[in-house]
Amino acid sequence: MTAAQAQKEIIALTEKINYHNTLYYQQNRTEISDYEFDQLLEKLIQLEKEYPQFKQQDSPTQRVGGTITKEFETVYHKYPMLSLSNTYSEEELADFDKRVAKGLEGEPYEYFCELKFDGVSISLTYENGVLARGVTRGDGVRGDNVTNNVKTIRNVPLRITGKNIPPAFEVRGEIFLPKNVFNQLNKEREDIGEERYANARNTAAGTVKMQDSTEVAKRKLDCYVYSLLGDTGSSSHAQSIQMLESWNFNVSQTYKKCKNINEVFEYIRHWETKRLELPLETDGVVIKVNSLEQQERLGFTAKSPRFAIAYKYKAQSISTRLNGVTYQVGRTGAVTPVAELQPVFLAGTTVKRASLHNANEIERLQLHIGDYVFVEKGGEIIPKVTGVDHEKRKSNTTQPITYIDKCPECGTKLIRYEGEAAHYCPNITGCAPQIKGRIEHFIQRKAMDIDSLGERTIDQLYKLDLVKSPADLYDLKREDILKLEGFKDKSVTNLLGGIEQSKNTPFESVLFAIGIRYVGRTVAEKLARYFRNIDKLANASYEELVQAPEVGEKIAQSVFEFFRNPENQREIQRLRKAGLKFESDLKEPEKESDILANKSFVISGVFERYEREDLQDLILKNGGRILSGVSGKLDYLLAGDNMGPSKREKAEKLGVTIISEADFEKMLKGQ
Ligand SMILES: NC(=O)c1ccc[n+]([C@@H]2O[C@H](COP(=O)([O-])OP(=O)(O)OC[C@H]3O[C@@H](n4cnc5c(N)ncnc54)[C@H](O)[C@@H]3O)[C@@H](O)[C@H]2O)c1
Ligand SMILES: [Zn+2]
Repeated sequence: MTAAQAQKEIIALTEKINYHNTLYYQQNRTEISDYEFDQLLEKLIQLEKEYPQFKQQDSPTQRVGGTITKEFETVYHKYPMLSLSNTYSEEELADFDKRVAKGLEGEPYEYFCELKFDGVSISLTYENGVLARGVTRGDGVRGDNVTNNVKTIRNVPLRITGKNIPPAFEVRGEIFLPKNVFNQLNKEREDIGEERYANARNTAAGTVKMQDSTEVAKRKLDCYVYSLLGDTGSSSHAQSIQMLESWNFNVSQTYKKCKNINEVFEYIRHWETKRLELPLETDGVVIKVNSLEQQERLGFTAKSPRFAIAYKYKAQSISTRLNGVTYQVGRTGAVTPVAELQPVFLAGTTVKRASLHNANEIERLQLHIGDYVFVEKGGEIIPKVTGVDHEKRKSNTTQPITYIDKCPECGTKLIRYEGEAAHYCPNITGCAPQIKGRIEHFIQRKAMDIDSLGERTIDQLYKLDLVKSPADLYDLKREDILKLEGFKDKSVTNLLGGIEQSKNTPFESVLFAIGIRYVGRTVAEKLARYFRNIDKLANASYEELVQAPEVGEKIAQSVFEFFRNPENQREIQRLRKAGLKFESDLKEPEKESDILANKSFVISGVFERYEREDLQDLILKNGGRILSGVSGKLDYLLAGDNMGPSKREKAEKLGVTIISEADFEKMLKGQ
């Protein structure tokens, strides 16, 4: 390589890596795998070493990849939050060990191994035993103050008690979404017709930076801590971990002190597949020199400590034959292609099927039936196809995949909505999985909660032509149910009782149950509270809908369309006749005054004396209106603690008056 070529390459790599960093840290998205990313970075590191004169000002090798945002207050870290140098090979790990030995000039040392938890790092500052601040890593020097969001994480102690607690100290840890929580979240999203989230790490990162902490609380984030900083009297990392445990911090019980690098290798091999059984995603092992005094002597580079390194596991991949593609139709009519594979053993289990997501993905991979494909088990439960083993393709035995154009269940021609990757079967009322899916959605715990009905019973009711829509459930007779396999007098009574009982379900649950696209449980509650009964909601114009608290354009459009569909209108009529609740039990806030008439509000942040919902009620009771976002039409932005600076900026720019909780109280009193 000539110098000129090297320069060109360095510039190109810098640009490329910075691009992927921005995607990863700002938008929580990825276009390439971590492995590919790390390879690019490694190449740049090597080139910069050889040609330091071409190193760019904004070189990603010199700094931590993240940034701060404008949505939160910026906080400077007391101790910088650095990255970790990483490797995928045991040889390089052995080199690391040699560097450590050399740096410590032959004196004995030990390692401490932990798993590398794949989430977002957080710095927790405790003052007098009380959690004072939770700050993201940001650019390593400064981060976002996300304390209110951190406080919703149950495993993060808000106050610690015990002996010898230092007056101030900092704890570092990783916030993550446990696998089961992540899967549940995706199930709920699929249920209401939202796209699945791609991976748990990105979702956790997005959640930590949400503006509304009540929403964060619902996401059930978790946190493991792995580092203690400050004047704690500890002399080794192991001792720090012990202290953290004694103060009831959540420490993963997967660590191990290792006497030498060979024990480290053993640890790495031990966890290679075992880690897949853990409740969260991990992507490697972090190896730290145990003695804090030795850590200090080894010191830091601009970007990472010299006393620690991350050994990353390559995602486990295997090649197997693609026997065919089948297609699944979901409740919302969305079609998902599934790869049917020659069964193969991979990382602890036999893999027979893998998700192919959608037609674009099949095209991107250029898949043929009969191909040998690489299957990978990443963090997700469902394995994925990552590519074709082109060397094994024989043109006479493989054939290109033609994506289906008709529904595999009912034969209706599939459609594609603009901007969406999935194909849909539009036959809402005549397509079996859609019908059964709607009933399953209807009876679930968070909806009508009819637990005497299950998937199998629904299937039978459907096949016997007894139930084709939720309203049919309320017409079921004893003699109908007796036709079902395994149903005797007692179980029939049970089932009928459960259906009868469901008539007491409150309006917000009914609203969720009827299955309006994008209306999840939380949105249903908001709508029920704001519109109070189904008629007001059904007759609301699009403009009125977007004005409802926290209803955006997508939801407003979907609700509007739902109620204009004659089929849906008929179904609601029938459910209403059956005696379901279509009116909120919550007392309508009694009109108190007109003091806020013609005034519009947006509520943002956290308040000292009121919950947000109380404030909403107060505004409505006194004749005011609530808008969903800051715009030129808005009169007042009611701002609590931790409102993002960007909202404030926008309001200021548009000339919206910003008021505090106290100002608002004065306003109510007419002062
Ligand atoms: N695919 C992409 O486009 C893309 C883009 C940017 C970054 N990335 C990935 O992110 C990595 C770079 O991210 P990084 O700089 O945050 O480094 P890193 O995530 O590889 O390592 C540092 C982080 O590890 C975490 N960690 C987890 N368990 C730990 C433990 N037990 N002890 C100490 N720390 C622990 C901490 O949060 C720490 O901040 C890259 O290696 C790459 O894999 C991927
Ligand atoms: Zn269909």
